[in-house]
Amino acid sequence: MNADVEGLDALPSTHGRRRGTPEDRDGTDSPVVKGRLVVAVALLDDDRRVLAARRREPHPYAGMWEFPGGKVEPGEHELDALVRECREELDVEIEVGPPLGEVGLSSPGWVLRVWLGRVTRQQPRLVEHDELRWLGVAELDDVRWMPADGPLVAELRRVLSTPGSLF
Ligand SMILES: Nc1nc2c([nH]c(=O)n2[C@H]2C[C@H](O)[C@@H](COP(=O)(O)OP(=O)(O)OP(=O)(O)O)O2)c(=O)[nH]1
Repeated sequence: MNADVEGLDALPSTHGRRRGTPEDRDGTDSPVVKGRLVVAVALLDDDRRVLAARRREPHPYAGMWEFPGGKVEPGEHELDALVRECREELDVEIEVGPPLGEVGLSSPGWVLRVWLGRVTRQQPRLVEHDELRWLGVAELDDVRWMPADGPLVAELRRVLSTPGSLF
């Protein structure tokens, strides 16, 4: 994790119907050429709680909470990057569900794209973060999210508050 992308300047969230499972990719999952995409996942458990992870670095972000994820590498598919980041950061395997939305980051051209997902193997463990919490919908405001994440958390609140299946 490093500081060369800053959160802020949120764009409207875009919760949609596209499924992000590797078996169900569409044309938007193209390899990233310029490496300006950050992907992350709102991992949900069976009690409709979401996994929040507290950053331990770098200084401006240390102590803030985020959705697990990271930068897509040049030439890498975004969902491959998401799976890779979850392995690296949490030591878990995940299933990716529908998109939650995306926001612009303050570094020009950088975008943070977030999906719903769930853990399919292992319990998340601390590797790169210093704390993990499963938050229910009533607890979403209990942590200090990264500044850019506001619209994504708001959309997540809406999604979790709407009865019915999330995937
Ligand atoms: N994963 C994640 N990143 C976020 C969120 N909100 C937000 O502003 N960001 C920003 C912070 C960073 O500028 C950027 C992610 O970069 P990072 O440094 O964590 O990426 P990385 O894991 O690939 O780290 P590195 O290999 O570059 O060291 O996106 C979020 O909810 N999750």
